Amino acid sequence: MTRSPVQPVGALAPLLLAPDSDSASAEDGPVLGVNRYLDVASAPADATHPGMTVPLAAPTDEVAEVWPADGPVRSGDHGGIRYAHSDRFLFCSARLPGSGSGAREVGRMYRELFALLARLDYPRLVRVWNHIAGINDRTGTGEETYRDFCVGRSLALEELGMLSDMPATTVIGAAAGGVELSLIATRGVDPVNVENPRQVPAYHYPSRYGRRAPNFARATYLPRHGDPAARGSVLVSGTASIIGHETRHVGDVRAQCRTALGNVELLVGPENLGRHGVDHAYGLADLRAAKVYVRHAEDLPAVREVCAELLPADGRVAYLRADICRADLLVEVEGVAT
Ligand SMILES: C=C(O[C@@H]1C=C(C(=O)O)C=C[C@H]1O)C(=O)O
Repeated sequence: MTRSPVQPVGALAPLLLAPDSDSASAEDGPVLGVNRYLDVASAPADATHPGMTVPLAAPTDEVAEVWPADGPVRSGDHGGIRYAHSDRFLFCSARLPGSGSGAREVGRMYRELFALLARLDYPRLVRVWNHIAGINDRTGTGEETYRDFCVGRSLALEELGMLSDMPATTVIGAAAGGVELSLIATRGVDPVNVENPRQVPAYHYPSRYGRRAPNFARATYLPRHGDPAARGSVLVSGTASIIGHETRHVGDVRAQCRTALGNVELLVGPENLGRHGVDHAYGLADLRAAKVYVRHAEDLPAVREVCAELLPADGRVAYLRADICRADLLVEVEGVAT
């Protein structure tokens, strides 16, 4: 395959826009993908780009997370997996219906996604999102839906030798549907998966959290293509009030929010990135396009207050209603530090 010469490009980061801004942003430049978060009562817009459309419980912000491309894109559909790719990045999305989103189907979806990444030659994953309806509900066998999802994902990744190699990820609820997934992969650079010294790597969680541990890194550092010395992007996973492997501050949403943001601060700070061989430092003030998932409507004002104090005043923050992977977690935060 011919490749254009590698040229420096800006750090990869999304924009949070109004939910119908899909085509407007395309006029501004090429787009890799759009993840759209809508009130469950809103009609899903016609999606021109790959990406998830996630129905959420009211009241929720409605936003489009637009991932601009670094150059012209080509798009396609492979057996229901939608994708768009530039020379350097591939954005894919896939969906399982509510009636077929058990461990077996999740495993099959992951295998198909990896086959596509190999075929299109984007070997390095940068970011993954999964939204699961009824994430804390029980399946027919009595297992929690999230834990069942983890089994399917883990079995597929084990075959691929990827149990501890997955990038920044979010697995969180949705108000309807089955599973919505999107991911970003790259080639030509080596993304660095980053762990948090205050948290046990998720793939080492003890079995009391499920038969198969979750597979993700706390963050992924993406160097700039063609310019590794420049500041890249830190894609921060969905981060909650977990220290070691335990939930902290059960029942106290403000303390959970502070702890989650404290985890992000430590994760992207100079010492931690330095330990991972990354010579750049970030803080909460560098967090762009943050998404804050809040389990209960009545907690929204408190969460907004804590975030307003700790997140950059000029950055757009979306507050999204969603259930979280553990029933005792009330809030989760993600974003991209640049
Ligand atoms: C909040 C946590 O995990 C959540 C679940 C994830 C997964 O299963 O891949 C990834 C990030 C979070 O959305 C955590 O374990 O700290």
